[in-house]
Amino acid sequence: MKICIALTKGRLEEQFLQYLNSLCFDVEPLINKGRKLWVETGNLQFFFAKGVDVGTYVEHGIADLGIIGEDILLEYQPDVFDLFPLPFGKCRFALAEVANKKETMSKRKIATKYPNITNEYFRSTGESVDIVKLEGSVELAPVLGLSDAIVDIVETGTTLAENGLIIKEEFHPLSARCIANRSSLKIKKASISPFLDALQGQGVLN
Ligand SMILES: Nc1ncnc2c1ncn2[C@@H]1O[C@H](COP(=O)(O)OP(=O)(O)OP(=O)(O)O)[C@@H](O)[C@H]1O
Ligand SMILES: O=P(O)(O)OC[C@H]1O[C@H](OP(=O)(O)OP(=O)(O)O)[C@H](O)[C@@H]1O
Repeated sequence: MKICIALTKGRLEEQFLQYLNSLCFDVEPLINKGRKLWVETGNLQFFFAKGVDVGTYVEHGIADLGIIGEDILLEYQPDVFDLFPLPFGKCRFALAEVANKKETMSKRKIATKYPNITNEYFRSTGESVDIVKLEGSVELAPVLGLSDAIVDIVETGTTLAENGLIIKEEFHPLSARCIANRSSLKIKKASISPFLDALQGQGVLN
């Protein structure tokens, strides 16, 4: 039986292919796909989508499995099985602001791509804030005066440092995750299990 796997395009796609390669899986057809968004190799069908859409495709059963950032899972909470972490895409959430920022008594504005996570974080601290949703380059917001601080993912800290921002708080370590459609896991168990075992380093791919 064929297995359909949704991959997050971009950074996670590269890291996932490196990981598959390290498991001796032939990644050539995936690397040489050109602009194609869909590749079939053996009994595996892969397609490439934005992270949030990977969750949607897996939830709706179009893909049996998905490779997705934990940040996206936490923010959008698709109705899928969250199976296990993968050893890449490692980062964490951070609250950051401009270095030497003066304390203010007024309600802070926080810019982020992750309004739900930010909301939850500030609910836990008890501080009431206004959240400004951005789609990327979030580090610009406090520098340009759109917000007082940001909540974003941080890996090396280079982007923050090079834009004059400092970390005030770090929370929730993150990595890429393997997710599955709830019914695929039951109906296609025999086909899916060897692939999942291999991804966890407990078997051989192909
Ligand atoms: N600096 C980083 N270090 C580690 N993992 C990261 C980093 N940035 C992003 N990620 C992970 O990779 C996933 C995809 O990020 P990527 O930057 O490729 O796409 P994106 O943020 O959706 O941007 P785009 O709009 O360009 O597709 C994120 O959801 C996150 O899980
Ligand atoms: O700590 P670092 O190693 O510098 O990595 C963190 C940066 O990586 C991500 O950005 P991305 O490249 O995905 O661009 P984006 O801001 O458009 O999401 C994230 O949003 C940070 O900006």
